[in-house]
Amino acid sequence: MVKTQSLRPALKPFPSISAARRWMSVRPPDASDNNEVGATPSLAFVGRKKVTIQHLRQMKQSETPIAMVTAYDFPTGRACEASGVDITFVGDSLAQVCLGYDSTTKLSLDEIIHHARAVARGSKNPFLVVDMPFGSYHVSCEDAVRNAVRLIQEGGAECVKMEGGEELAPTVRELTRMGIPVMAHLGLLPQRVSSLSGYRVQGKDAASARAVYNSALALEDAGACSIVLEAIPHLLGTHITNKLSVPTIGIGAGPNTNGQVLVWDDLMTRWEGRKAKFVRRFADVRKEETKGLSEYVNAVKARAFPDIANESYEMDEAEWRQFLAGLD
Ligand SMILES: Nc1nc(=O)c2c([nH]1)NC[C@@H]1CN(c3ccc(C(=O)N[C@@H](CCC(=O)O)C(=O)O)cc3)CN21
Ligand SMILES: CC(C)C(=O)C(=O)O
Ligand SMILES: [Mg+2]
Repeated sequence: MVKTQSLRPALKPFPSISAARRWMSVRPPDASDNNEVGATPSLAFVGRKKVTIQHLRQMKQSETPIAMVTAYDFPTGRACEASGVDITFVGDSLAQVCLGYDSTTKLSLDEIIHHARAVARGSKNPFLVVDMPFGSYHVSCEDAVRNAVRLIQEGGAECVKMEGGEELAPTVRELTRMGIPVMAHLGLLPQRVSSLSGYRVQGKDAASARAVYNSALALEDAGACSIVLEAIPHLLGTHITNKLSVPTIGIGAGPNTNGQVLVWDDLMTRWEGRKAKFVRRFADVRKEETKGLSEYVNAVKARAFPDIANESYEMDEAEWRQFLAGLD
């Protein structure tokens, strides 16, 4: 008899990644694993119970930290699934770290949908959040709803995220009213890099801290299911977290937010740009890639790859003679 999900309490975190993997390996795939956007049946497996907004709220209540990370393609989506990530997030940082634009404001809705679809195929059980790109929620509420619907229908999003304060409350309220979950994003707003005169820590003085706090209250009131707090003092991150009933996810907001989010390429060391203070590098992928790639190039140049014995195909000798005889 194989173990089923019910043997595991819904929200207890796995004590280790290996425990999570052991759990995964005993749960058989089921039909629901394959009904998502462009499913890949041959790769069907999932880690654990589907993460929902309700789970995220319970995690806040039980003080279970929420792990969120960006993903931009199918393999990173799969990795999120496999490592027990709670929220897989297709961020518009895609623009910079994946597509080579110099600002997230250059990213189009079509571009992020293309990537979100790929992530959704790989990441089934984590909650899937997709950033609304610059311009896709600025014109009107109607436009924001239309574009959020595209992220859900075409991109596989379960929740959309948008940058801004109280001025977004009517939009958040309308999306929420239509059953579209919204994650808000306060503090450093990369889509407003020009008006902020750069990527700067926000809420450092009493007045701007109060503005961030008031926006958090207004957005929760408007229905936001969670709020990302980026690059603000940790005292402010803690205060907002304590005052809100929805989970806060921090990136440079200190250790007391309900969860943390990092950009994949930052935590893996793939991004060559400036390292923000809030980034911790948990792996050095670039070092491995550089090493592997230069070894490959050297091996090709030295005719050391491929070898005949193990990396090439044989042909029956008689067939080969027949082939030669058949030539003119
Ligand atoms: N790779 C990457 N990681 C990110 O976190 C990220 C992106 N790209 N692109 C979109 C935005 C831009 N972000 C950034 C980029 C730089 C800093 C940064 O260097 N911050 C300074 C603050 C300096 C100050 O306020 O004085 C730092 O030292 O942390 C912060 C956020 C966050 N987002
Ligand atoms: C930095 C995170 C929160 C983000 O919005 C992104 O990666 O786009
Ligand atoms: Mg973003």
